[in-house]
Amino acid sequence: MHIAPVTGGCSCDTLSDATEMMSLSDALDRALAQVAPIPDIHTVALAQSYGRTTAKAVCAAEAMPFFDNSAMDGFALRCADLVGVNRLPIAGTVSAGDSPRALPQGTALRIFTGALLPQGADAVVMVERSHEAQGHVSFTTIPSVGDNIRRAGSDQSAGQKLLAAGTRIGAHHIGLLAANGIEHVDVIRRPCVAVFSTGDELRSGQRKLGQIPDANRPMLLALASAAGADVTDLGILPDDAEATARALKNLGAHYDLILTSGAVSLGGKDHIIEALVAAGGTVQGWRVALKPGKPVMFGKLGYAAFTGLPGNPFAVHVGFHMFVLPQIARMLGAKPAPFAPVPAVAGFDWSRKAGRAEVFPVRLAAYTASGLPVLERLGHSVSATLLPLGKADGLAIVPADCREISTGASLYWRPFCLSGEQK
Ligand SMILES: Nc1nc2c(c(=O)[nH]1)N[C@H]1C(S)=C(S)[C@@H](COP(=O)(O)OP(=O)(O)OC[C@H]3O[C@@H](n4cnc5c(N)ncnc54)[C@H](O)[C@@H]3O)O[C@H]1N2
Ligand code: MOO
Repeated sequence: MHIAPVTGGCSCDTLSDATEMMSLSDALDRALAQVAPIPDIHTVALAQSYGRTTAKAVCAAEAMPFFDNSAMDGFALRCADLVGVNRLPIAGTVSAGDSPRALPQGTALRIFTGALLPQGADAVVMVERSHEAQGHVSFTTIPSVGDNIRRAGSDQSAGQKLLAAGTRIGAHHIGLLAANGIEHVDVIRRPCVAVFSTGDELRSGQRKLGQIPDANRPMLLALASAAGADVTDLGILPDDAEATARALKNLGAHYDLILTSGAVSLGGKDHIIEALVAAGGTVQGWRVALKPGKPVMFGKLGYAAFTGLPGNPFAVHVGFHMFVLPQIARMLGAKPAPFAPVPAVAGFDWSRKAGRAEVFPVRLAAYTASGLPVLERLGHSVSATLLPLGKADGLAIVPADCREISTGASLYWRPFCLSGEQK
């Protein structure tokens, strides 16, 4: 097998210590080098655009508001008609959606919020500042020209950029485009992501002692789908290099990214690299100074990027957030967001072995007086269990050289709310 040399490392023949592992930033560069922005653009109905990514900037066709309208329920009038009087006859009512006649000289029109301002009116007095009796309205305020009027074009002009290219469309974006009368959006084709698990021990239904359910595949399918990918479940492959190579053979032409978990470490049955190479693929990087997730591998299979995540479920979860989320973002034309961008402080004491950066589940326990999140560390650095994640609000990270964390130390984390909807 051929493995491309890794920055700051050596070949795969001697693998025993941290000097053979990629740094986190090298690993991210390797991961991103395997993918490219997808050039295909689809036009979708706005209602179907949630979670898609804009292919181009979306601009407003018209200025907004579309027309002068009332910001309040009240009375539309001409200020000049109130000189020396504070009472006007009511000439009618204008509701939202009406096309009103012009305001007759020396009168007021009852008007509701959002209604088109009648021609000739130059102010609206709120109903709370008025008194209505016998077909007339008197006012407890002296209005000025422009009061309670939302002028045409005061929110935005025609041509205003509403969304930048590369925006992941959220519910608020859909509302903004709908308000502008936009019914279709050009979006990037979803990256086609295939997911399979490896391992003879993985069984659904009845299990013998020694066998376990497949946790990684459902988790990866959900993570990739939430990240905006079109996912395909390729099932479980056996711990057999030839069978795996046969299964991989033509996959590269059908997917943008292939994700696997397991069989990427050093055990006798860890055959993913061998199978990938036998299927015509290449390995572009292997092993990163990260805990958990050390044996992660980045490669290519035909057109597709191939990311081999380790088997331990928490390592899969971390590897996805560290490397796969940025890969998917890049394919969608978005700038990959930093892994842990939010400052926080530790609400715990912890001594650890230096050498690998470490990611761990955290719970938001409190806030400091200055408003920083105080994080509680969950679990005991065991990558085989997802249990601590069940209570977690996000993932925190410490650098490779960190040996000691004391309560109050500064920390960076990624709340889970950042993972699904990205800007
Ligand atoms: N001698 C060494 N042994 C190991 C090393 C090492 O550097 N030297 N690294 C350890 C680390 S770190 C990890 S992580 C694991 C990763 O190994 P693999 O990627 O080869 O994964 P497997 O051996 O196939 O599985 C590991 C573990 O995870 C369970 N698993 C696998 N797939 C699933 C799944 N879909 N759902 C649930 N659980 C799964 C599997 O049963 C194993 O228990 O290697 C260490 N060993
Ligand atoms: O680092 Mo391994 O990836 O779980 O412990």
